[in-house]
Amino acid sequence: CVLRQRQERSPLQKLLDYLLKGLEKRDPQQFFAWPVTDHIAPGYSQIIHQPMDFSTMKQKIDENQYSSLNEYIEDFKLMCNNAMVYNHPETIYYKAAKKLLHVGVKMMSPDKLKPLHSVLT
Ligand SMILES: COc1ccc(OC)c(-c2cc(C(C)=O)n3cccnc23)c1
Repeated sequence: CVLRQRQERSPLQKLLDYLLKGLEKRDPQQFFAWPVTDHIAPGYSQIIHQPMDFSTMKQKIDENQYSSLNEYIEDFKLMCNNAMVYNHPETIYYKAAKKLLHVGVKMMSPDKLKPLHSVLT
């Protein structure tokens, strides 16, 4: 068998890995760690047509599917927005998503990332 060369991680992949770890820490109950199933959330797949979760984002990083930080941020916002569409505002999931979204957007704001500018260009 041909040994799978360990693929070289690009600077962007390393940055996205680093940011993902920071975001996952803000989800201690792991509500966003795995895809939401219809089993735990009745009717989910009929309401949410573009599901997203941290494990899928991790896979996309490893498969080099993100060509920019903005594409990655879009998936993060999609994940949080899905939870705020499916769940009612008084649920723990809606509240967790709202909080995570604010923390994440702040964490990945331009001024926060400026010091890493060399990696992004
Ligand atoms: C109660 O423990 C868990 C464990 C994993 C979950 O999603 C991966 C969820 C979960 C995560 C969500 C979301 C993110 O909408 N959700 C919605 C309704 C019912 N459960 C969930 C809950």
